[in-house]
Amino acid sequence: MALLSIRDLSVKQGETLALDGLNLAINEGELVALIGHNGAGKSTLMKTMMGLLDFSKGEIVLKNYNLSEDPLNYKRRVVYIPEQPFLLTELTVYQHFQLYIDSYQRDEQVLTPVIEHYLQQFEIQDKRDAFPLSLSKGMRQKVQLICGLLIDADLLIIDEPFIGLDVYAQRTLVNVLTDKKACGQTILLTTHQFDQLDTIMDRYVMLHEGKVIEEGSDYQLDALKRRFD
Ligand SMILES: Nc1ncnc2c1ncn2[C@@H]1O[C@H](COP(=O)(O)OP(=O)(O)OP(=O)(O)O)[C@@H](O)[C@H]1O
Repeated sequence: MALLSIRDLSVKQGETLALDGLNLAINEGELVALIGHNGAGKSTLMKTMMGLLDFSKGEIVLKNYNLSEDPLNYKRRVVYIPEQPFLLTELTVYQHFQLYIDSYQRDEQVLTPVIEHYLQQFEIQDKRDAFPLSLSKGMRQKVQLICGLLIDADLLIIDEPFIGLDVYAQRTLVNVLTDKKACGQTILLTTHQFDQLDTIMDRYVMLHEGKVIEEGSDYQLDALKRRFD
């Protein structure tokens, strides 16, 4: 049985039918890249999976938890890292980590060394007491990433993880995702940067006008890259 099943999902964004009867299944431990041209429906799908957008038709089920029927149990098993960092001006970097840990009911003591590890890895160890307004765009992106990476949820969803990161941070993130995958983490991400995915992706799913139009393995990635060039 798939870890996540999405069946016949339709979502409107304003007057646009952004998702149109979409079906998708993701197995435990898979890293799936959601791809497609601008406006294909990738972000809409991710936001809907997090319960941030209503859907008019279909269902989303993670394990046995149906998003519509049991949103609390569903949502505490999913972590979403948005493309645009969403940080609170009144909280320091470290307080964001504490807020995340608290909201997912994890143990801060257990995660303290993990926070330190990520602060070092992403080279923002001197920013722990800084407020978001004093951070660069890339630094804010790193803070948002660390918040999500701290939580070992059943499903990690990342919207455009590489945008805004320098090459070192991009490489660090690929290493972190590789480690997480080796530990059995299931990951769904969107990207336009296929080169980053060569070593970590199991499968791509291509959206077009709110539908899945193609799926393939990492072996087919080269042909795909040529089509997108
Ligand atoms: N807030 C909104 N109001 C109205 N229409 C929207 C809104 N957000 C998205 N849409 C429309 O929904 C469709 C899907 O957009 P979505 O942002 O999901 O695409 P995407 O695949 O994530 O694109 P990109 O690669 O540019 O991020 C598009 O036709 C878009 O114009």
